[in-house]
Amino acid sequence: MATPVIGVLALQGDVLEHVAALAAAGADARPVRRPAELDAVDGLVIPGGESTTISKLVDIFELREPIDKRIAGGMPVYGSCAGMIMLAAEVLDGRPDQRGFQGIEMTVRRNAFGRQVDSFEAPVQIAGVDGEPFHAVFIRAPWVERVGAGVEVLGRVTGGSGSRPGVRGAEPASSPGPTADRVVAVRQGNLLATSFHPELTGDHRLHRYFVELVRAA
Ligand SMILES: NC(=O)CC[C@H](N)C(=O)O
Repeated sequence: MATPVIGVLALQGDVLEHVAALAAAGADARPVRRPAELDAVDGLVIPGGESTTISKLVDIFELREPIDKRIAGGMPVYGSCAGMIMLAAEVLDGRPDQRGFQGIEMTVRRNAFGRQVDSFEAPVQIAGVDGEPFHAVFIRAPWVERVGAGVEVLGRVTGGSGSRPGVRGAEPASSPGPTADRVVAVRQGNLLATSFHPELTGDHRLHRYFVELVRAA
């Protein structure tokens, strides 16, 4: 495959930022909103935004079955933030009617780090990506509370006294506490997900990682 064609699910959220980052990372990048457009791509990015809204629009735009099928067929997908939620097998603190593609055997907690005002930035080292840690931006981000056997943890954000990951007021009883490390990047086969938004910082290493994943698939 010379230049992989990668779509960005263009229903809501940070669509154009991902298109630009994918183009900078060497892909033929384009928004995808119709089933026929999905047929033409080798890989898909599900952007950050609002997973409950994306879930509704996926049905309105008749993309649920086509995306489920492509995922079952091995199409690489990268989900960022709301996109991570859309890829999770199980969602805690979601809306009862929200439904994702359930491709990654993991449980994510929606809005786990707190509200919009609790947004924060922190360094995150990603396994398989060389160089310095990412300057990771978290906006009403989920974290990963459980991963299945087939899931590779690629990155964690470290809490610690005084750092933003510890600001959450109400820790879930099941979680290890406010200063624990949180899983924020995972991969299962051709599915990749991060709690943070690499498309916002001009660091294209994660998009390059995904472009290579699509090339290899
Ligand atoms: N920046 C984001 O993508 C936030 C995700 C949002 N909290 C959701 O539930 O989908």
